Amino acid sequence: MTLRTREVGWNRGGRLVVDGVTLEPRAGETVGLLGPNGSGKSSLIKLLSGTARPTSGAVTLDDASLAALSRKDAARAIATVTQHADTVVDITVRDIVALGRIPHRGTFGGDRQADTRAVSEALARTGLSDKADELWHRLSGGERQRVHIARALAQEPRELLLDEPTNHLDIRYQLELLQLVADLPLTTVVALHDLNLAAMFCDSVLVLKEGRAVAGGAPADVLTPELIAEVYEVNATVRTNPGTGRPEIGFTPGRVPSTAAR
Ligand SMILES: Nc1ncnc2c1ncn2[C@@H]1O[C@H](COP(=O)(O)OP(=O)(O)OP(=O)(O)O)[C@@H](O)[C@H]1O
Repeated sequence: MTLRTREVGWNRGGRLVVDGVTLEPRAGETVGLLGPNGSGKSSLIKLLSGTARPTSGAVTLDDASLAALSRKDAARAIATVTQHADTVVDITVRDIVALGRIPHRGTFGGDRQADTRAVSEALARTGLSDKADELWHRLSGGERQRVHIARALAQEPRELLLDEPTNHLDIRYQLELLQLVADLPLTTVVALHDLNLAAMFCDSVLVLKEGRAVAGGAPADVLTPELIAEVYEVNATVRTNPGTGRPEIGFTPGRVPSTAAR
């Protein structure tokens, strides 16, 4: 059992930006959320994280409505890294990562040793142990992105929601970060623009178009040239990468109108 949506919809500013989406990840799997700009990926992540309430359908955690959980209980189970996460200046990396421990604090503080251990582990997993005492505003964009991931890991959640976590990362860190995410024993939903990264690291993908789920399943089954043409209106070729056994997508210039527009 895990975090799920059933026929979930969100009317945002008078428009249905998420329209009847069902997402049922298996425990521990990494699900890629794909789709063009404005297709509803971030909106669906907001619904899954509980920061927004659906106007129809349900978001559930272990079959109970997410809306019925306290903020603290939800925060113990679900960690989110959003696209525009930013933080005040003059604070160290370690202090930011320690913010992930807040949901674990009780009225009389919490387990200090567990906090220290969780923060150290999160820093090590994201390759930031050497940067722990540096100031946030001195970090590069990519390092900041990793600090946000470390904060989410320090939270020790069961469910991890990531909105474009590879933004600002160079190719080495893109690969390392998604490998790290794929190896975590957490159920992860990750919004991605890069179809090759999704194909390489996700157990399954859900493709959104105009708020609706148009395809879902294993990357090799879903990421076909036809689907990519239909959803992104581009020419793609797909082959199997001999090294990974995963689909590898190439593109040729020129736009393909979707069948809906033809
Ligand atoms: N604050 C808002 N109020 C009303 N509508 C919004 C708001 N933010 C986004 N939208 C609309 O919701 C729709 C879905 O946006 P969303 O950000 O979820 O898509 P996305 O797939 O994450 O896009 P991108 O890939 O560009 O990040 C878009 O049409 C967008 O214009």
